[in-house]
Amino acid sequence: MNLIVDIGNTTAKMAVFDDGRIVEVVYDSNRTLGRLPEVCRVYTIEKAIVATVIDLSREVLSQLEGLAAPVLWLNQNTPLPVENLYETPQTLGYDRMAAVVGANEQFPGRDILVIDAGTCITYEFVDAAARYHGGNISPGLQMRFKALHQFTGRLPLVASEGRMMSMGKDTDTAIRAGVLKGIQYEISGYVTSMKHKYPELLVFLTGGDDFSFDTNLKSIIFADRFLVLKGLNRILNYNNDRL
Ligand SMILES: Nc1ncnc2c1ncn2[C@@H]1O[C@H](COP(=O)(O)OP(=O)(O)O)[C@@H](O)[C@H]1O
Ligand SMILES: CC(C)(COP(=O)(O)O)[C@@H](O)C(=O)NCCC(=O)O
Ligand SMILES: [K+]
Repeated sequence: MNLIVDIGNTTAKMAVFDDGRIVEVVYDSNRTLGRLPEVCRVYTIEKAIVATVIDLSREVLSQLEGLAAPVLWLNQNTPLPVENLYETPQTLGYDRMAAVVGANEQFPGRDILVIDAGTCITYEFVDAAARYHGGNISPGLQMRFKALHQFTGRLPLVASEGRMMSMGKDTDTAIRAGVLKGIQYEISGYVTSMKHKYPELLVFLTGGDDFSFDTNLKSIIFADRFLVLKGLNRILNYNNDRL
């Protein structure tokens, strides 16, 4: 079985794949990866891939170095099944590339916009010839609530759950609507403008935060919470003979 480790700015995700099929997904702290030994006890891990967008703590490093199976550390030198046209591969967050690789695997030969709503919201474009052109980085849901609180004198830290309306009627609903509608309009804007340019465009939405969309958008958006994990599994298998 394959062990996939995706370490983001908010959470770490671990997945066990058996021949392309997800057997289990575990959410863990990106500072300790404390559940890794339990995963390795339950499953026979033959090889692993690690993708991280943060500098790993000593604890996480020792957890990963303790793995008995060979580990592929995803970086700018790792061969990929998608052409990388990003001009700074050395600074690219490889969670972004993994999401693209996952989307391209499911829909090869298609132009795809991949949206990953996590700590940040990232927008990636991969074309029908499996070329990753790059994309944009935008503040994520919690980051927007925290920023409004942290960089103003009086705004409270508002939770995403709670009374919601399209135009706020009090401070809480004003902030909640500003953040949630802002993200919804941002995503709709990207989809509409990209669809105009690429009429056959497909859209994937992944990441820990999910949003509701109006119906016509919903019909062209594929939601796949495990897109990055699937992409990392594909990259691991793609590099099988290099391990
Ligand atoms: N168990 C969880 N712990 C932390 N955040 C969570 C959890 N479940 C959902 N979320 C939401 O998802 C976001 C983290 O999503 P994720 O895509 O895992 O982030 P990243 O990959 O940036 O670490 C957080 O901003 C939070 O709103
Ligand atoms: C943009 C990101 C912070 C997203 O990470 P996440 O929200 O998944 O924690 C990450 O992909 C990253 O650190 N990128 C480096 C800069 C770049 O991709 O150009
Ligand atoms: K992510």
